[in-house]
Amino acid sequence: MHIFVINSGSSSIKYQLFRWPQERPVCSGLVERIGADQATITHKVFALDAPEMPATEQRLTLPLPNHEAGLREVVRLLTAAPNGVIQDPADIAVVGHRVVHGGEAFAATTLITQAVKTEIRRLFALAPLHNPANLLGIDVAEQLFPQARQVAVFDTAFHQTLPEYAFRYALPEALYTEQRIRKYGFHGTSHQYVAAQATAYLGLPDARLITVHLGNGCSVAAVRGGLSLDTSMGFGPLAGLVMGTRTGDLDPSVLLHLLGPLGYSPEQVSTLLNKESGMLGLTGSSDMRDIGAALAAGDARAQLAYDLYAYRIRQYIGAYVAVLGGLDAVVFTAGVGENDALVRRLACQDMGFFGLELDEAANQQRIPGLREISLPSSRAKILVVPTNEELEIARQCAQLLA
Ligand SMILES: Nc1ncnc2c1ncn2[C@@H]1O[C@H](COP(=O)(O)OP(=O)(O)O)[C@@H](O)[C@H]1O
Ligand SMILES: CC(=O)OP(=O)(O)O
Ligand SMILES: [Mg+2]
Repeated sequence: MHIFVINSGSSSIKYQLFRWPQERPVCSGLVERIGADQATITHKVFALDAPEMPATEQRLTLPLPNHEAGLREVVRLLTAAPNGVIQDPADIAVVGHRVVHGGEAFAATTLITQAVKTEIRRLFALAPLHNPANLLGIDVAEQLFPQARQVAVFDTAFHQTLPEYAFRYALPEALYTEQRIRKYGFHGTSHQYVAAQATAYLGLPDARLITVHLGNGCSVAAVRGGLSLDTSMGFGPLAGLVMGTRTGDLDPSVLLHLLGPLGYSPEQVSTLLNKESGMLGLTGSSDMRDIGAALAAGDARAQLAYDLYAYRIRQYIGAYVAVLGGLDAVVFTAGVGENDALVRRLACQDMGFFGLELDEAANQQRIPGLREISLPSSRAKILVVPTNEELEIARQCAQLLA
């Protein structure tokens, strides 16, 4: 059978089609810059006997006003000659959706029903960049694949193992018991996947890992024996690390000052913190490739932004060594974590105290797949592990339906 996985982001859609139970990627792709003048679709098709490297890659540039237009174009690519991979959308038995916020209602992968969609909608306010796009992806997929079973895999689910003293805030109890205000944590599918890869690589079932997911959104998790013990994002995906457009940790007094003396509305504060801050607010761009280029050209704002971004990562590594009571490896993953050697160098700087020693030559190499970038003398390893949220989502769909 075929499982199709959709990871709808705020302005992008990642997708992957798998042949199951072989776990074979049939095709994968990325729709970027949805809503901009010209969107792009990169569509890769894999050969049956060589799933490591795409056999063909197509790149399309076209206007895509919204997610629906994007997904319709993807379905056209799936079936269109000469590189079509399925005869008919009905060949897809299961569609797995990444859903960012599952609240406390969803601690596990869930078959999507009307009631599940209502709950995902109820959580819009807590993940305004994500849940609306995720629900849109579900609505469009229900239309395009009416015979398929639709399954939700929640970013929050992996972090449901946090102990209560880690997930509770020091607020009056009723705000937790009645309003469910607590830390949820996000990027769980990615943290779970790379932690499993690293644990297998190290051959340590009880490995103490700090997984550092650096994409547009960024988060750190403390993982021991495959269980999440703490993570840097909280009630919504705003807390913790500095991100592309989000602040990360911020003293709540700043919010009070914005809402009070400075006269911001709640909507303006939300836009400020979610969409106008982070690396974008510091430098004018949210894309690390642009900021890296500006830094190379001697831009002082880019230097400060890199320093601030890496400093926050170092603070969390220190904190999570304490949470784990030691450290076997730090794992870098996602767009920035897998590709930006300077971020990794700055994040691992002066960490000898924690037994972390970076091998700068290995750090600079661009090799696909899991790789070790620490020196042989390093007590804890530093790993780069490419994430594959789509494969993890497909596995969880298959487990649910088995
Ligand atoms: N070669 C690269 N060097 C530095 N940063 C990169 C590189 N490739 C991608 N990135 C960065 O990765 C980020 C996006 O990561 P990704 O994991 O795809 O995010 P998301 O899934 O949240 O959309 C962007 O900030 C982008 O600049
Ligand atoms: C939860 C989150 O921040 O996701 P993303 O990194 O895809 O924006
Ligand atoms: Mg991502």
